[in-house]
Amino acid sequence: MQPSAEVNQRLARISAHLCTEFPRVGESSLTQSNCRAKGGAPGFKVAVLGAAGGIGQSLSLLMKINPLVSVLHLYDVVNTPGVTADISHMDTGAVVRGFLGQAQLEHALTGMDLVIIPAGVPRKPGMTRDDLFKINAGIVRTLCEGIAKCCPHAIVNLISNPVNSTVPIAAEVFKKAGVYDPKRLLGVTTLDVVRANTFVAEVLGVDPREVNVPVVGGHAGVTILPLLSQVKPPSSFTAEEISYLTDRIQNGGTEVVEAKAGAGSATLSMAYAAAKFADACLRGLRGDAGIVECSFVASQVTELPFFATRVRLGRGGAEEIFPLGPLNEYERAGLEKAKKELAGSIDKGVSFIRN
Ligand SMILES: NC(=O)c1ccc[n+]([C@@H]2O[C@H](COP(=O)([O-])OP(=O)(O)OC[C@H]3O[C@@H](n4cnc5c(N)ncnc54)[C@H](O)[C@@H]3O)[C@@H](O)[C@H]2O)c1
Ligand SMILES: O=C(O)C[C@H](O)C(=O)O
Repeated sequence: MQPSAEVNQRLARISAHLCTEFPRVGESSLTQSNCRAKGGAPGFKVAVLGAAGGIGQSLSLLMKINPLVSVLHLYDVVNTPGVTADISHMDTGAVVRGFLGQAQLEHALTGMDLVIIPAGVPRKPGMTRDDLFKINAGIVRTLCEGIAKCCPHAIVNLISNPVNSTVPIAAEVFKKAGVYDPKRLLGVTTLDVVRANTFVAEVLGVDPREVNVPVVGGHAGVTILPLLSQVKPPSSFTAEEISYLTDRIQNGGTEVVEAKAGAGSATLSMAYAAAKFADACLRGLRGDAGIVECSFVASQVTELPFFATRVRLGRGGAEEIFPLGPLNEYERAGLEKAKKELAGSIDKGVSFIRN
């Protein structure tokens, strides 16, 4: 039975109120609402791709309360109507719009300043992040093709694992489309820093907010390289503490995967970390000075084409990439191991698009 014109009008009014872009009853094709960013403070337009997932929902909530965000687009292949309706009731400045399914990807991306990607499958116990490559590589490719077409100048924060391969995949997609700007593609490794700060603070018996640990390399196992010799404030550790901390930081993700026992990987701490990193990117876009975070980016710090180090975020993205600084013997050995594994993961990502 076809719905009455009255029913469709009512749904259109609700849809405009929620600023969502879902099909009306009886409509097979999807229409774009012309909803205005009413009352929204001036700010940046941010899209979350994978917004209905474990990370996506909490991250969307955190972006909704970020005063730098004026428009928030929530995209997923499932469940965005509910998540969007829910988040849109929060009385903060950002106007929220939802987008459901591949047919609405382009609407979700058009005009965005920052695109955050937590789309893809998470690990279960016994899996490595590389085991996710088969599924997540294709998801990241499709989403990045959309970005290349609809918002080629956006800053991209890539969370989907394996980050050591998905960032090279994204770079190749953007190169193929002729829109690659290495400064604008950032792999999110903030959770490694967040964990390192927490675990180091526990050992030192201080507030984690006072600690800053640079974590370089990549985002998987031995490629996660905490530089404990460069902790701020300057601190010294015993050999046992260094070994314990390095192991715990490198295996923090697995610790959560095992504790969740099949129900996924880190979502809440990751949403916090992603929101922290996104906020830093937005402050950089605004032109704030001295915004420095670790990120997995195109880099000449080592012989590898991508590497995570401290970067300075500015209007153009990762505007300056800082060198590793002085490493001790333990860290130099860790760096060699990290580079060996990283090289294979980067090649795998590049070959996925080139071959
Ligand atoms: N970089 C990091 O530090 C870090 C930390 C934690 C998790 N992760 C990774 O983030 C990813 C997501 O984790 P999660 O726990 O949120 O998983 P999840 O399964 O809870 O959510 C993933 C979401 O992605 C959506 N999705 C799947 N295919 C999509 C597509 N083609 N387009 C848009 N959305 C799509 C799903 O519908 C789902 O809602 C995983 O790959 C995980 O390994 C990375
Ligand atoms: O460990 C995982 O699979 C998810 C994420 O990369 C993490 O570090 O928590």
